[in-house]
Amino acid sequence: MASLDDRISKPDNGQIEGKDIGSSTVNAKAEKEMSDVSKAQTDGATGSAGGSSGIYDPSYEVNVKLSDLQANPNDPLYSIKSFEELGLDENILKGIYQMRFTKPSKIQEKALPLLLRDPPTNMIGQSQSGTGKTAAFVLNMLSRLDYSPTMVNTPQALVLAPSRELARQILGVIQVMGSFVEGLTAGVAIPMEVANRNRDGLKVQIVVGTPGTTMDMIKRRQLMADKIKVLVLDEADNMLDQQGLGDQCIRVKQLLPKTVQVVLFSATFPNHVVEYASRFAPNANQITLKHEELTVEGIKQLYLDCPTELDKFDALVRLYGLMTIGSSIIFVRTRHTALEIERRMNAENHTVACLTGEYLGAQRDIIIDSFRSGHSKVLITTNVLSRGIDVQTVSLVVNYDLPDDGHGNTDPQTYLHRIGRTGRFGRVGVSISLICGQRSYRMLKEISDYFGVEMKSLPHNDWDQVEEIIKKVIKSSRAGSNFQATNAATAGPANGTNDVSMEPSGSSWM
Ligand SMILES: Nc1ncnc2c1ncn2[C@@H]1O[C@H](COP(=O)(O)OP(=O)(O)OP(=O)(O)O)[C@@H](O)[C@H]1O
Repeated sequence: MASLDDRISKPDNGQIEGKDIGSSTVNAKAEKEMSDVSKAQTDGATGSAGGSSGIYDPSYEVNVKLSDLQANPNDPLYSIKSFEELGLDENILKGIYQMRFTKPSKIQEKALPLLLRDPPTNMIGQSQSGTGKTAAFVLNMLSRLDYSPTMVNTPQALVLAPSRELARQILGVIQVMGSFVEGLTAGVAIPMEVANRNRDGLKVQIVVGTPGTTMDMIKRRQLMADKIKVLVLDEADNMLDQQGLGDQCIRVKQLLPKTVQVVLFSATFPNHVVEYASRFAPNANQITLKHEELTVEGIKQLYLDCPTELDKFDALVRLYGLMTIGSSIIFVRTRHTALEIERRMNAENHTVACLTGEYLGAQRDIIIDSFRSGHSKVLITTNVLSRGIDVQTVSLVVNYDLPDDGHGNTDPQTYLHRIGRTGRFGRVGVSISLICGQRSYRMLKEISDYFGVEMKSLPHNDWDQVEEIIKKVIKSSRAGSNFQATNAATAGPANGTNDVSMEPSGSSWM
């Protein structure tokens, strides 16, 4: 059988936007999304079992209480203040309670007072994956809008995100957090959104969009930008770094009032983007982290050394049972590999879903919604979903291919975002990178060195042990010591390549 890499086609950077432009206000579909997000948020917020989808298996309950994590000064979820002390409006606080947030995370506690201060100041904010950056920028927007009746149809805040899935997710958070704010309107500017085709345009107070569609809508005057006072770039390093998206973000910003408050958030701001970000958001307050501080402690990073490419696929087949205990995401480099794995997993009678940039809007929505609801539990995807997607039941992330930057260089940032789809807000999760040959081994070592993180090797020839190790990790508490994976420093790779440095990670923050 030919290896999957023989079939590699065009890399999928996930930023493909359809040509189809439209506009909408909050519609029935968005309202459904809102209730889905609300449910997902509230079901998961306490790490408790429950929910109608059946995926909230009690055995996956978070063993360490969120309150314990939030009381630990070294944890990114730690805060001294309460939400009530952050000066938020009463109706906004009700939205926070609805989401069952009890205490802010560190980024929320630090960023919000700076964001809310008048006159508005720009912000560049960095915090580990899954630590609540969305709420930080959403609460700022909700606090800054003019809700007077004459402004109900006037766009006043704009969020740009790199994928339609993330834009829809952010809209859901806005709708839940703002559900007690009278007169709030919000909508999405994403490709192929049927309701976006209204002649009237998008007449809502908060718009969440992908950069290309948003830019086109502003230019066509389907989206009036003259009263926008807050611009947020979520996953800002990715948005500003990529040639296409970067240009589009700059052009959108040029179409907004000069006084707009620019807010940039991401878990990663690699050096080469920092200066650019500072120009995009001049004189910004900055909350930044060192790259050694970026990994999330609750995510156990494992790797499996596969002697051949074929063994990588066999590993997936063997991991399938573990993947379906919670839900899982398999990341691959190209669309073609994604489709090929889907075909071969189906041939093995394994149910998997596949989402890549080649699918059109409505199809993509169905696939991600099915994954969110727990209807499908294993999702094969490309970097299109590497960032921002928050599905709290994801307990396992598989890097079928390690991420590169498209020019053959290792891409540690994308690795971090990918594994960050698990271990959200204090939960535990496992990432498994499948490596094969010197090159992928070198890539893994670069990633390990970059983050100063411990990665542990799984035995490639004893699947019972692999299963035991992964189950233990998923079920263990973060503070627990029952993590038994073989340390690669002693095990070594199956194909005789050099070992990966396995220094334990530091957990200091800010
Ligand atoms: N203060 C809080 N208390 C409890 N849960 C929270 C709190 N803030 C956020 N959350 C939850 O934490 C999860 C992760 O939040 P969010 O998606 O905003 O993370 P993020 O920092 O943007 O991550 P990423 O870098 O991956 O985009 C969400 O499910 C959110 O509902």
